[in-house]
This record gives sequence, structure tokens and C-alpha cells, in this order.
Amino acid sequence: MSGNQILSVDRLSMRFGGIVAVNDLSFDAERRKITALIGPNGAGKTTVFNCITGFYKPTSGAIGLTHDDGQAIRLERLNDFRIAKLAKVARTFQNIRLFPGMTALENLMVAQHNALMRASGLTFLGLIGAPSWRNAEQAAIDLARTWLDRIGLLDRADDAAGNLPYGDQRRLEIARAMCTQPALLCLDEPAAGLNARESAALSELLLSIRADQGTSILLIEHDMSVVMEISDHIVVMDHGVKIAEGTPREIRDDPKVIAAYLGADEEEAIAVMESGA
Ligand SMILES: Nc1ncnc2c1ncn2[C@@H]1O[C@H](COP(=O)(O)OP(=O)(O)OP(=O)(O)O)[C@@H](O)[C@H]1O
Repeated sequence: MSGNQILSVDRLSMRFGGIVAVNDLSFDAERRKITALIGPNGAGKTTVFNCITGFYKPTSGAIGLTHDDGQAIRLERLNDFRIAKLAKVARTFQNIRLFPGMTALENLMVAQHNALMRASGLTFLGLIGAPSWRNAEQAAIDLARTWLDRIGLLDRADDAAGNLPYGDQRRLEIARAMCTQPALLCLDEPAAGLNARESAALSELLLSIRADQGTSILLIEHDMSVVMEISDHIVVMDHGVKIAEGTPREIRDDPKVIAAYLGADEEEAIAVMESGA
């Protein structure tokens, strides 16, 4: 870690009645890097996302986000709307949540609703067609079209989002999140259900977002080919706790991680590794 963190999760815990979904978890995500949060089913990954994005109020712990200009924001004190607006954290969900009856372009325009409402003077300037509103609307259309182009869907701008192939819908969701111009992009299993070609396109898109926009990315993903290829840093959870963190190479060779995925203990995992299985 370079000390240039955008996100700092400090001793986060989340309980649901008797279930401890996240237990005293601490990790950092570095600015302009891709950090992956991995672990077996039920490890607590989505719960961490829900705490970061304000869908859950953590039982205890702190979640700090620091903008480029040094402004520090405590996310656990804000609701989801303010986290999106003030902290500029955007997310996607495990299940696609596009507006299926709206066009691809319209889905990207909706994402810019807050900026457009401000420019419209809360609709008045929009109603009279003021130049400031028209400029803002054109800028929103341009941004939406830029992202459609980036994901290879410009020629399908006017098609209903629900009619697009599954892999295209996944990329459209990411484009929609990017239209909010986030500082931190949180993606919950973006490769779920994708074939090998679509997964490769996704990896390419995420690497280009990191390189071109300088956006910091936090990624939950079960597809290890994607995780190992694009992550700068990996945090591994099991049963609500962090069991390892490091580079893809360090994580790949960690017996604790292999044991967690096999549902075995560490010694069995070492035996599996040594057997070359
Ligand atoms: N709202 C909730 N109420 C009760 N229990 C919950 C709630 N949300 C999550 N849990 C429990 O917390 C634990 C962690 O769940 P979580 O969905 O965070 O895991 P995950 O690592 O994201 O799993 P997966 O990879 O399967 O999506 C599970 O035991 C789950 O049943």
C-alpha cells in the first residue's frame, strides 16, 4: 500500500440478530487501483458493499473515503443518497437493475438526473428552455453517447435495454454507474453469467476505466480469471473475517485461501497444493 487510500474500512462489523455477517474487518482500497473482495459464498462480501454504499448501517466500525483534494467523508454516518452524491460512490448489483423498458441511452440519461435537475433550476429553466439547461442536457447526451461508444453499444442506443444480450446489459450497468462520474466504483459480481468472451470484454473495460478515468474500483467477483487478471490488490474474506490480502500472485499461492475455497483446513490445502492438483 502506498498510503494513497481512497477507502479505509476500519474494524467494520455487521450483525443480523445472531448472525455476524462481517466481523471486525479492516482493509484499504488504493486510489486509482482495482481492489477485489473475494471469498466463498456467504463470506460477507455483499454485506461489506451494502455498508460502504449506505444500504446497511454498520453495527460498529468506521468507513472513511478521502477525495483527491483531501476532503474526508465518514460513509457510515451517511445514507445511500448522500453517499452517492457527496462521496461519489457508485455501485452495481449482483442482479441487473437496468430500466428494461427504457432505451440504452435513456438508462444513461437517468443516471445524470441529479446534475440535470440542478441545471434545470428544479425544472423551471428546463420548462422555458433556458440556454444553461439546453447546454447541460446536451452535455448529458454527449456523456451518455461517449459511454455507449466505450462499451460498443452506440448503434443500439435506441434499443430497449431489456432487449440487449445479457453481457451487453452488464456493461451498460457499468456505463450507467460511470455516467455519475464516481470517485469509487463498486461492482458486485459483474462477470456473473458471462461467457469467456464477455468476461474478457469486461476485464478490458475495467482496465480502461482505471487507466483513462483514474476511477478507483472495488470489485466483488467469483470469476477468478477476471480477478487475477485485473486486480492490483485482493482482500479475502471467509465467515465474515479477513483471512488474507495481497497481490494476485500472493493470494493464488496462499494455503489459507485455498482451504477456504475448498471448505478444508489449511493442512489439507497444503497437501492439495503440493500434489499439484
Ligand atoms: N439482510 C440480512 N439479514 C440477515 N442475514 C443476512 C442479511 N444479509 C446477509 N445476511 C447473512 O450474512 C452472511 C453474509 O452474506 P453476504 O451476502 O454478505 O455474503 P457474500 O460473501 O456476498 O455471499 P455470495 O458470494 O454468496 O453473494 C450470510 O450468512 C447471509 O445469510
